[in-house]
Amino acid sequence: MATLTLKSLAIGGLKSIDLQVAAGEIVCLSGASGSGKSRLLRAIADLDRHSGNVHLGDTSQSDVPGHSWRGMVMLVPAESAWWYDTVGEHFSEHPEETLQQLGLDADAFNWPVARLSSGEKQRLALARALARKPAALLLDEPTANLDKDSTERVESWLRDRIRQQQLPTIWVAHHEDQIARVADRHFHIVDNGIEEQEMTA
Ligand SMILES: Nc1ncnc2c1ncn2[C@@H]1O[C@H](COP(=O)(O)OP(=O)(O)OP(=O)(O)O)[C@@H](O)[C@H]1O
Repeated sequence: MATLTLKSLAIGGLKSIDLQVAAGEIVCLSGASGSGKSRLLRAIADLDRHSGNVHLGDTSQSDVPGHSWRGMVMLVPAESAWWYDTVGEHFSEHPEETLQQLGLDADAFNWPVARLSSGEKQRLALARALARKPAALLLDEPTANLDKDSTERVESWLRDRIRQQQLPTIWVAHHEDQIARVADRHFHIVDNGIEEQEMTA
């Protein structure tokens, strides 16, 4: 259970971002297309060169090899990468209950990755990320490819896991209604920084 802290983080047009996300807290991040949301998540995940630092509790990003950091501070990008031919090869055990909770066919574990729809891929990428037991989550538009029912199902599944596992979470979202449903706090990218927004009830 640790806080995720961004200290003077700068990448691309974003200058000196300071932010603390508490254990189990969901911070939504919005901003115009191209304003730098995905790049900011990639910097936090130590995938792109940046200045400033990120801490998870007492652990500094700069003291940990990138792959180990990303095992703890897990990015689920808008488009996930798949390395093996079948879905099941990406999991260490069958996530039967998770598949059901996410509205996926129980047999999806045995499917070739090539047959997945974009919405199935997105839900399986979330299942895969949580199965790896991260300590913090970075979600880049995790419901972008989903219909309304699946969106609400995934929101509720994520919220439960984030609370239970006390994961500090940054969730990139475009829609105000989604932000109102899931966020504890909301920041919007303005000029070269982030500005906290009032939460609507
Ligand atoms: N590796 C890179 N080097 C330089 N510029 C980049 C790099 N990756 C992305 N950009 C640029 O940085 C800007 C921000 O990109 P980013 O993908 O973070 O936007 P975004 O806010 O996530 O947008 P969207 O809502 O459309 O997904 C864009 O102008 C993009 O072209």
